[in-house]
Amino acid sequence: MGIRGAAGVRAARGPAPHSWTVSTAPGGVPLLGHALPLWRRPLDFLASLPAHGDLVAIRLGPQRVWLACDPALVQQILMDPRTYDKGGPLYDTMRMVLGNGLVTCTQDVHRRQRRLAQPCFRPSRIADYAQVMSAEIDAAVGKWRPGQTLDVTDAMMDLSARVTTGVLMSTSLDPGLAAEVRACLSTVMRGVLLRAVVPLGPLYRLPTPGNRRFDRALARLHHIIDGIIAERRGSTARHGDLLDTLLGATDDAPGPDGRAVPEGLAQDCPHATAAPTPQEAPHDQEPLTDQEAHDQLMTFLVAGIETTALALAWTLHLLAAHPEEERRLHAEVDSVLAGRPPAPDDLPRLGHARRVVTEALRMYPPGWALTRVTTTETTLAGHRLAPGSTVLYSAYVLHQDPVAFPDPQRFDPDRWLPERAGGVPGGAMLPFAAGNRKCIGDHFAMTEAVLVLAAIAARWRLRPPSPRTVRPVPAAVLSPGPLPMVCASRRGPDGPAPAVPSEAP
Ligand code: HEM
Repeated sequence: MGIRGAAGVRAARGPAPHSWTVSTAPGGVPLLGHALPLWRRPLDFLASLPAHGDLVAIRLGPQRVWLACDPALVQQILMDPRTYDKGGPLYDTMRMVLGNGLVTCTQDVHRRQRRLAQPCFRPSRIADYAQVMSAEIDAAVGKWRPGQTLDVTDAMMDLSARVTTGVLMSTSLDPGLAAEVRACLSTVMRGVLLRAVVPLGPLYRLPTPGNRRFDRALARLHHIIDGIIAERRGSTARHGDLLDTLLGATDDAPGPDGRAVPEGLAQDCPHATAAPTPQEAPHDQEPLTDQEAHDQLMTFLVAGIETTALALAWTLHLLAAHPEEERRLHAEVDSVLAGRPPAPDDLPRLGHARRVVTEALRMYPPGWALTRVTTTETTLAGHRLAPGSTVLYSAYVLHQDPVAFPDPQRFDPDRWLPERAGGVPGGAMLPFAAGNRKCIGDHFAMTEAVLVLAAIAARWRLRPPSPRTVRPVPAAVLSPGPLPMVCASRRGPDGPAPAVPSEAP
């Protein structure tokens, strides 16, 4: 049974906590358990599981991983980060390779890290970054030529890398160094995934060409970041970028307990104002060390570039497949921009563009499956979990629930019109997660994505050269794989001129 059936099962059971069902996924085989379907077709396999219960055990060899299928259980996990902490092979590998930054750190040091990083993501700072974003986007999209075939996935990776490095480190990266950072990051990100999925331990220390390439790229990245931090520490010049804010981060917004409450935490998470643990308290007023700044910068590069790029690649794929939605986007963009590149001030009037990106994030959330590990004995869906149990949730699976999202396979940006979005149950839409580990870069990402989409829509119509089926490739992030598309200009002879400027809706 597919997801459609799953919702039927859930609706029939009703929401009362005593009616939770806990089961084991069907089809396991001796020794391997469910490893084969999970490896070969993870999305279909996970999407089939809500039909079997609210909490479903998946066997991977001798181990069990628990998939939380019901949004209320996922909320319980995300809102209790002390019981359900970061852990498991992906986080452990990332921590080993990239350092102990915000994405990978465990709960004992998270609060301090988040407090120190949060000023970098204040709305006022994002508004400043949007200026840098607009300039980078205009330069990149302006270089495309009519008739040119682009791999849209690659083009979005390149653009997102330019925007993110520009906002993070501005003038410290000349174009050559920025290109080197992008190339190193791509090698490192592929290597991290390989090491998490195929944990061969010491074999990764052998001097094979692949291992040497990975080691060189990682060492170079660390060296470049160290150099930039050292240069900033030794200078009094201000660049107005994220690194300036990070190095000068201070706690200046006291919360109800007299301690600063990071933006985005208080509304989401009951633990946001919890008393500090003894490990957290003594360090709270100290600024970031160079090592911490280094780890944070690496984290923002790794967490920010690929996720936003793939969200945009999916958006462009969906628009090419839905010309009516594309026409509506063009109408909005022509009306708001009248042929000029988008600027940060245009954002409030690009509501449809934002809904298009949001709907792409629903259908293809880059962070499609995330894990937590229990730190203590606990109960989930009435089932006892021992300390060290791995729980998994999939935004991809949640976002396909037909109860929360009628006709879930349909690309329907109007779901996010205010009058309809209010009907989406809490916890059903989680592209940026929730609770105190919610994405710190959500506004950053949405600002970037809407500016990129508007800049492209103002000038270009993108179409695949021939019809083909695009299937999601579930790696660390959910990718459409290569997306060749031909650029047709919307200005000049092969496309309509922008509409006469009019009042935006
Ligand atoms: C569309 C783009 C993005 C998506 C879909 C996305 C998604 C997510 C998700 C699902 C998480 C939770 C991860 C977990 O629980 O392990 C997360 C965390 C995080 N993201 Fe993003 N992200 C995006 C863009 C960005 C950007 C642009 C940045 C920074 C420049 C960023 C920085 C982070 C950081 C630092 C965390 C860890 C937060 C914490 O634990 O306190 N993300 N993101």
